[in-house]
Amino acid sequence: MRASLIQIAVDEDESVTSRRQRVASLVRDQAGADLVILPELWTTGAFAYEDFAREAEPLEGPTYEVMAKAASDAGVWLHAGSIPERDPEGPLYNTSLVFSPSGDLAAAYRKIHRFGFDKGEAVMMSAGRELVTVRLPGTTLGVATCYDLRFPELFRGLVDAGAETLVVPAGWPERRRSHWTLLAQARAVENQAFVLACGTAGTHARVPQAGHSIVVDPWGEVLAEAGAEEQVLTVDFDPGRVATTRELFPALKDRVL
Ligand SMILES: NC(=O)CCC(=O)C(=O)O
Repeated sequence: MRASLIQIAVDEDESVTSRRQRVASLVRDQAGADLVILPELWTTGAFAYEDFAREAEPLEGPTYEVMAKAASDAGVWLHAGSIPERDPEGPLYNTSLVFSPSGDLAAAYRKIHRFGFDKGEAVMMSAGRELVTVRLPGTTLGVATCYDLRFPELFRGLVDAGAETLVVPAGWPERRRSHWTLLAQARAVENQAFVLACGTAGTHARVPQAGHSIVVDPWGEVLAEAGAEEQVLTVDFDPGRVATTRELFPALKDRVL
């Protein structure tokens, strides 16, 4: 299976509309991959809290339309990262969209753990409640978003629901980059699953982004890692390694709680 993680630079000198078109073109360039992954809140930037309400869109809004078409043009499964979604009843959610190669919406995931403690996303967005998995030919994706990476119980829930490839779009800041890498490897090792974690580059709201998107195998080895700048990280991996790792080192079977 070939995955391309598009580590988008989210800077304030580019409008949301231009970035949407530019990213659609990058997705189309990935024709031939099986799965393409974008980061969290790449239209606004994950730390541009003041822009969330202004740029919020309905689920089937402009980003949905452009990304559905990009997925079908490229013929790829597309985890289109997340958007600030405005629910018809008013609240905002940090919502990830997954499209099939025909451009149909396969899943939407509303981020469960919101970042910011008593400010920012934690007060501006509502919390999702449901775990989401997506069946692809050859593997089952479990989806989580950025700060979710700090909550192992969410990932265990995804594994219990059949996930073998854990996909984590993020807007992770440079100042906590060591946590990003460590947590991605920890989630892979403890769940004996692939972790494909796609971050942003650039600087928005005065927060330099870590980049360093990373792909980790079920043994915790790093298969590929990006640098700090905008980059497409392409990796070939064998989803069958999840079953063999779980069979040869059956730690998941020893769970007590
Ligand atoms: N957008 C986020 O969820 C940021 C998370 C973060 O900065 C951290 O967990 O550290």
